[in-house]
Amino acid sequence: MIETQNLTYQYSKNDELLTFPDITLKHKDGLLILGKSGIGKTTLLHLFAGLLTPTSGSIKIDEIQIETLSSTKLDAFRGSAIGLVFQKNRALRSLTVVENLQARLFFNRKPEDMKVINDVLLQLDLDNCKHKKVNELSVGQSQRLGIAMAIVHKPKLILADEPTSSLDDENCNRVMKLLLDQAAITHANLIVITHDHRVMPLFSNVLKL
Ligand SMILES: Nc1ncnc2c1ncn2[C@@H]1O[C@H](COP(=O)(O)OP(=O)(O)OP(=O)(O)O)[C@@H](O)[C@H]1O
Repeated sequence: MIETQNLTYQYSKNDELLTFPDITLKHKDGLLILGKSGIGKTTLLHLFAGLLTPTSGSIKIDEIQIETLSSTKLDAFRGSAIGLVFQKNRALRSLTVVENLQARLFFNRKPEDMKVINDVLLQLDLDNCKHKKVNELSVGQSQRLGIAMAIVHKPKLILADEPTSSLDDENCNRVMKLLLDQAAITHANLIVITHDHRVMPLFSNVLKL
């Protein structure tokens, strides 16, 4: 269960106060957040991820008020409960695909279980390139690695920031299907922010900021 109340954020005193509507998501619910450029979509995603602390208001994820956690506890919570998908993956270029997934589990303080890693590689069609370095991957493989890195530790909440905006229709559908499938497999909530209207029909729950 995810719940926000009276959430606001201000980058600094002279900046506009960004205000967000209250959001409630039940277990496994998905949410698509749309809105024009500059309205605060990425800010909201970063608040959910605990990368920013609200100026006021609260965010509850599975009964934990994340804005009350110390930075050490917040790091641990983020490492275990949150998966972030960016437009471009944040993989370490000097490592292979499989080494990146091992590193992700290590940094998220999860056991480096090769069965878990191999299952994710198979689900995302990356098993045939698992020993390739990141800079040897195709664009599609690289995108799938970004998703693999976000879900390998089985987070309760997957957050995706503009995962499709630079993709053609075929790859847009493919990436969204992978995200929705992975959320279903791991029983996670999936929150996608975008200004890509092609994604709208895939979500029953749409919030326009
Ligand atoms: N680090 C920052 N310091 C100050 N202001 C910021 C910072 N990051 C974003 N902002 C401002 O906060 C507002 C919301 O930005 P945000 O990136 O959340 O919007 P967005 O809806 O994701 O936009 P886009 O669709 O263009 O990515 C904008 O006015 C932006 O200029």
